[in-house]
Amino acid sequence: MSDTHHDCCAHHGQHHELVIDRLTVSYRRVLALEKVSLATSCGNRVALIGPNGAGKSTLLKAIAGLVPRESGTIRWRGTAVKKWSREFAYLPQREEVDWSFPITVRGLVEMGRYPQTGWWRKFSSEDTAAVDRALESLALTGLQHRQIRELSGGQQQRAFLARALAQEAHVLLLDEPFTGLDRNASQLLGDLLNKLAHEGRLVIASHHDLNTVPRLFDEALVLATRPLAFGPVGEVLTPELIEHTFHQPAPGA
Ligand SMILES: Nc1ncnc2c1ncn2[C@@H]1O[C@H](COP(=O)(O)OP(=O)(O)OP(=O)(O)O)[C@@H](O)[C@H]1O
Repeated sequence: MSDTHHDCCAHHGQHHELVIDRLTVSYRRVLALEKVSLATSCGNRVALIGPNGAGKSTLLKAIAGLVPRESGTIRWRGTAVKKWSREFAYLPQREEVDWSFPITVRGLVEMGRYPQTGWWRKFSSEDTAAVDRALESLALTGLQHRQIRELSGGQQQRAFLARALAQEAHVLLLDEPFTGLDRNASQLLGDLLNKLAHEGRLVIASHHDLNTVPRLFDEALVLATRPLAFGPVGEVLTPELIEHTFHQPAPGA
């Protein structure tokens, strides 16, 4: 492990820091995830792959503590995850965001610091620096005083990514982070995820473009409500498995 690794990994002897064991989640009568297991650690970029409705968003929300589990466990560094904690930063899927909300880009990114500052506390110089860094990482410094509703789709996506980044969480849970980004912004984000992993953070992201998975991710979980495969991208993403996965009938279809 390189010495540039974030302290996230340094002081825990156990092998895997995030362990999900036979996680099952339902929305009323819809079974969204069935007995999904995975074990991974900081320093990895994990892709969640599967057809529409496979449960990718649900898994990210479950790890973030945003949807209740029916059965199974999620453990982070040996402790059961039951509700949201600041260890996890979450990027919602575009459709789940109210883009008309009146807030500037900087104001949005500052929200990423609320877990640290509390809602009423003044921003310390450390908080301000974290916001500046997040804005800069996503090339948003020049747009920081604009209202988010006045941005393009790709700029909005970057603003929400910057909010997640400003939280400086150990685990980044990103729902389709590359959606709507142009070539330059995708390149920027790819480099950023790589850097975050090298710092020792854990990145878990749903991703639809199978061609870019080997370049952008280290591990992949292939899902279709049930887990179909999990492991290093090179081992998991076989043409046979992809063929099989994307020909699964959608749940409830
Ligand atoms: N709030 C909800 N209420 C009821 N059912 C839901 C809800 N959210 C998701 N579902 C259902 O749960 C299943 C998994 O959905 P989920 O959004 O996790 O899939 P996904 O893999 O992220 O899909 P996509 O690629 O389309 O984003 C689907 O059958 C979906 O219809």
